[in-house]
Amino acid sequence: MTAQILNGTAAAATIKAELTVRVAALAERGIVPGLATVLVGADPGSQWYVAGKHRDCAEVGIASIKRELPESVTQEELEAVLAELNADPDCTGYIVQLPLPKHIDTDRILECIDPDKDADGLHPTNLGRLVLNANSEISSPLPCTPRGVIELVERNGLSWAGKHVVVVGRGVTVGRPIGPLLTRREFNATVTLTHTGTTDLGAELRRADVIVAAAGVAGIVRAEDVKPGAIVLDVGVSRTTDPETGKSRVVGDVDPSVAAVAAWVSPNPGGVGPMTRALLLKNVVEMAERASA
Ligand SMILES: Nc1nc2c(c(=O)[nH]1)N[C@@H](CN(C=O)c1ccc(C(=O)N[C@@H](CCC(=O)O)C(=O)O)cc1)CN2
Repeated sequence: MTAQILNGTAAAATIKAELTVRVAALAERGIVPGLATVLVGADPGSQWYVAGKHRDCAEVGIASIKRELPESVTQEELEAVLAELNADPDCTGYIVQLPLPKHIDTDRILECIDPDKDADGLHPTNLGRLVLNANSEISSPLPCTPRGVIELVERNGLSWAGKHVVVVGRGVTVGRPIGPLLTRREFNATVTLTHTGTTDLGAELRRADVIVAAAGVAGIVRAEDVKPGAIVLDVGVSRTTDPETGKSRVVGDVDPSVAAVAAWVSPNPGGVGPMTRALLLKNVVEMAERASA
């Protein structure tokens, strides 16, 4: 058996086409959504992700604003930039690219974002709304990667209802928020959150109908720990240098041998990454629609 592919590049293209129509409808009412990005430092990965966000905005008709700050920026200087964006009417939503340099207090930065402009859904108010809102439809921005994981599965005709989902990784962008989201009544999954400190990770994984691997540990999900027929989503990103070419490449959390056991796998690259980008755009469009309702 070889697993079927959860193709994030294709699903993201469909979402962008849908959003282009919604952005055009807003434009007819004189509303242009505007996404700002705040990039600190010169990490090549972060630069690449941010450049992709601006390309995506242009593709669907969202305006975009770039704020780039040196690695040496102080907490106060960075907070002042966020205050400017909070007050800027052309910026309807923004993100602060993570990770931030070690001398910056990331939690405090996330708290400085106006919750109504929080395109990543990572402000404590929006994470709180995610926890509180167990019954109703989406009414506040949600973290992009968990949303991307959910849509990738659903757009392939699969359902979350009744599934036992084992999440690996406890980071703020994926592992921590995905449980409260998937246990909403509309998805009805049962979720176990594991991490690198879990005593017997293999035993937890073998009970999973769906694995969401977001630990950032290359190959942490091995074929022998996957139930035959499971759905496996690879969110983890580690970089390795190819010894032959000397080029850097992305390695996921899921060992390639898992494809022989699972029913569905998301590739990495080409799976959840493009969905993260597409769902950021969806958050921006939804925020503009809500603000103008
Ligand atoms: N403020 C945020 N920071 C970070 C987030 C986030 O959601 N908000 N997530 C990641 C980075 N990220 C978006 O910001 C992101 C990561 C990966 C991809 C992607 O499309 N990856 C490609 C492969 C790219 C490669 O080869 O390097 C893929 O999976 O096909 C998009 C966005 C951390 N920071």
